[in-house]
Amino acid sequence: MCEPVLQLNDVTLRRGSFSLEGVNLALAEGEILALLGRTGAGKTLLLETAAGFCPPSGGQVLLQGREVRSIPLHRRNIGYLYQEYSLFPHLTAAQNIGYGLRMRRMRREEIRCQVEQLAGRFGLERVLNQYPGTLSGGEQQRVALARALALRPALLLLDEPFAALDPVTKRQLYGLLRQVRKEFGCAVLFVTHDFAEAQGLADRVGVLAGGELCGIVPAKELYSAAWPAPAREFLGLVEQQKGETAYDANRVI
Ligand SMILES: Nc1ncnc2c1ncn2[C@@H]1O[C@H](COP(=O)(O)OP(=O)(O)OP(=O)(O)O)[C@@H](O)[C@H]1O
Repeated sequence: MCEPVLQLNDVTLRRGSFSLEGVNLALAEGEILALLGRTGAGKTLLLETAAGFCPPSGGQVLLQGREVRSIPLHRRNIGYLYQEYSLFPHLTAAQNIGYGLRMRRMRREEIRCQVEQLAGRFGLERVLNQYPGTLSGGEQQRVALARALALRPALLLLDEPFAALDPVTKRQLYGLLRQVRKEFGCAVLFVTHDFAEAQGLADRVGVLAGGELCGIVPAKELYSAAWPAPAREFLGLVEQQKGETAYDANRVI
């Protein structure tokens, strides 16, 4: 079996009074894993730990078999996407997409060629000379994705990346992301509190609740898996009769 792109072994995160204990997961090349959790469940902390931005309080984070924090930042080969896209406002869409390539001192002609290729893949040809402030939310997010993928990362980390988009644009981006992760051969870990997004985009889904990762299941089993109580509560799965559960769509969580 291939080595996982990302592996978390018994990772513990403690910050102030917050703690997330014993997180174990392995992410294979080309796989999309969603982690669901309510606000404050530790989703962003976990992503930042996976990226090696902050040290875990315990356990091990391995990127392609190596302790992530032992790899210099510019060699980590990770794309990180924030909820607010975080494009450089003073650079055009083309310059944003090519930013990492310029940092790698790639030749200007080669950068132009790669940016055009990516723009074609993400349907951005028309807006390449526009600045982020003039782009729609969906366009900004596609530019951010193209920029993150330009360096051909082994791992893409997404922090609630589609939260601000309308449902149609979201579905288009799910499809696009599912296609490109195979083409680019990268693994994707994303966090969200949107159940539909987790099911619409991911191959597998995990739930962070009660200070732990309650399990990881195939996305289609999100509502049928045998979750422990904190995950059932978060998912709005209410007990009907012994051994039987139902999804309560009206429940406020
Ligand atoms: N440096 C820190 N010091 C103390 N507490 C922290 C620190 N960083 C994060 N926390 C706490 O850790 C908890 C988890 O934060 P995190 O940002 O990971 O949540 P989240 O699941 O991403 O939430 P949201 O969905 O609202 O973005 C929060 O209660 C937060 O206040």
